[in-house]
Amino acid sequence: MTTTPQVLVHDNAEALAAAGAARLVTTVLDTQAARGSASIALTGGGIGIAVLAELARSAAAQAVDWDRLDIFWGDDRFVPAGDAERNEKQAREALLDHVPADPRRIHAMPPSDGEFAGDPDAAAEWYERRIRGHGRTGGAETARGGTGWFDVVLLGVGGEGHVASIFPESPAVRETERLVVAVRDCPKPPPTRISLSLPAIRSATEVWVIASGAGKADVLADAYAGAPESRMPVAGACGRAHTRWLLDRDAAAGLPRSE
Ligand SMILES: O=C(O)[C@H](O)[C@@H](O)[C@H](O)[C@H](O)COP(=O)(O)O
Repeated sequence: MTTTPQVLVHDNAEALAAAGAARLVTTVLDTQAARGSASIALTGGGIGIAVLAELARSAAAQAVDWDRLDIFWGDDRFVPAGDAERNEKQAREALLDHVPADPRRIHAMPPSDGEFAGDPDAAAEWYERRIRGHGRTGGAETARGGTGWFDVVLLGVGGEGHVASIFPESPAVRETERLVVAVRDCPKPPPTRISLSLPAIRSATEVWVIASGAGKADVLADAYAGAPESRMPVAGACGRAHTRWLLDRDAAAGLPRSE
């Protein structure tokens, strides 16, 4: 990995979800206080959605100025709107339907049955324009003190090391220019998806990998030990200021102990 992550270990998945929600509220509040507005990207997956459900239950969520929060996704499944497989739908049910988020600042990835039916590439291009148009800077400007496209990108990790919908040895993991890519032939169904690229993820101030369970231990250990991102995409998911791995004990089992 280009950056050694900060590893934060929690007793179990429930404690992890609660701590992730608390950390997200605090980071959003700090960012809104410092800059006025905040921009985050959500993840699907079991523990990612559990974090959102915890956030919905948390009293602290009322302190967030939801009118000044842009909400994106790290990836979504290119299936019809309202399909239970949509990360957007799961996030709405877990969190967004329960808080006063501004619909104009909820930036869902396009579904497969709307304007971009049958054309995930056009959907990805549209989403990239949406990111570029939301009042932030990225690319070379980030290096010169710009904001980056996101304050926090949340990511799950797959048992083979994928993040968002960037799978090992796929075209997406080799993307160097585009912020958003169409993904086909995913090993994990559904096969067609839209995903942020690693350059988009790496423009974020903070990247958090949230993982629970023994099934994630080997890939996290492999990435931590220096596996290349082409084989282990999670190894390439680093933030500009912070890369944090929020784990439970089972997921952290293969990592050197830092406590
Ligand atoms: O759309 C997706 O499939 C997710 O965004 C994906 O990247 C997920 O986060 C991981 O596969 C972990 O999922 P679990 O937490 O359910 O294992």
